[in-house]
Amino acid sequence: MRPVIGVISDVKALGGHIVHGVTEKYIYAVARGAQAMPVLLPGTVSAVDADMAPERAVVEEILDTVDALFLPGSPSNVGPQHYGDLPHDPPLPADPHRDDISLPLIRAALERGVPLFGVCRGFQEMNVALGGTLFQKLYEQPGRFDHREDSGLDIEGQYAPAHEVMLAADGLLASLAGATSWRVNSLHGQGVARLAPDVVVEAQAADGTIEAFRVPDAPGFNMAIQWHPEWRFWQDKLSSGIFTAFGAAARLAAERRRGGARLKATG
Ligand SMILES: N[C@@H](CCC(=O)NCCCC(=O)O)C(=O)O
Repeated sequence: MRPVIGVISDVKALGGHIVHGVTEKYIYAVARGAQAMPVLLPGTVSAVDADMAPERAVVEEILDTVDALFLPGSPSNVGPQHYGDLPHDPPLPADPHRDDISLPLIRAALERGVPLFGVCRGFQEMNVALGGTLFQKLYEQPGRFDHREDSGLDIEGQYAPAHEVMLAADGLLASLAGATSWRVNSLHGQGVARLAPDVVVEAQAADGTIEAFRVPDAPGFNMAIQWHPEWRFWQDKLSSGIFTAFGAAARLAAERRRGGARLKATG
């Protein structure tokens, strides 16, 4: 049986309705790259979750249901109030219903040792959930590259490798890549300003932008990556290695959970 990986949904308006959803490339990478069963997790639904509070109860319910958690990228941004800032540009897209579930979920997953993997917005959420801050417009920071995609290119061009990252020599990514540098794609307007405490950098761009980190003291697999390894993951050794490692951690967690459940049932 495949492990169950919960995938956090975006919450957005579509055709006059509110929709909770995930872009298919992430579902595909979880199913094929991590060899797991993706289960989409909704953001908060005000009318339902108001009755469910406290928020911790919802989060614990989710973690009782899944073997691992995946936080996909999204055009929306983490609400700046979560890192003590005001919105510099209110029209930038937000998704408070995703923030409300993902931020407490990240902290609880790390505490419980539930394998956790965040990409792009998910990477930024992990930094904020753990006490870090973001630049709301990284491209306006002196000395930083513009890490946004070229919107004049077709989708293949937008997700093509855009710059190099240096991988920490003793890190997990370097061991998966078998190298200490890698070319990665880049599609983000925001970026880490202050890195959360107690995390270790796994990858950094030449302009100093943090591109990947992990929480070394958390009991389970965890990884936060600013670029998009889900994109054509099967064509890239590092991308496929990351999803394989995440899937292996989810499988181990599933065996422990189901073994524990069997023991409880027979004991
Ligand atoms: N809005 C944030 C997050 C960037 C991000 O997750 N982009 C993904 C876009 C679409 C996708 O591939 O899922 C930022 O701009 O920094």
